[in-house]
Amino acid sequence: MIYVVEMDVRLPDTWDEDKVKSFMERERETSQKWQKTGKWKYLWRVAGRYSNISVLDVESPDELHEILSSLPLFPYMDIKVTGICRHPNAINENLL
Ligand SMILES: O=C(O)CC1=CCC(=O)O1
Repeated sequence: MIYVVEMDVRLPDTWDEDKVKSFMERERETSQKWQKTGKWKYLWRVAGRYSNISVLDVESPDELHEILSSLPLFPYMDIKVTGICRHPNAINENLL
């Protein structure tokens, strides 16, 4: 199952520089771990916003939730999930 996931990051104003840095490092480690499994296919920054658009190919909604909720920033993101499937008129089958 393929999901497009948009994550809008909302860091608390009260966090100091060290705390932000620590979260960002752990976020990178965790998301790169999942990207290396091949399940997290794309990770793109949304231009001009502290947001990303990701594409994940997972077995189930439970697995998607496992991945997203493992991110250190999970409690600090608004996350929108959209399940997608092939369009019958698409001519390119090789994007993923
Ligand atoms: O978009 C961000 O910076 C938050 C994030 C999610 C996965 C990741 O590596 O960073």
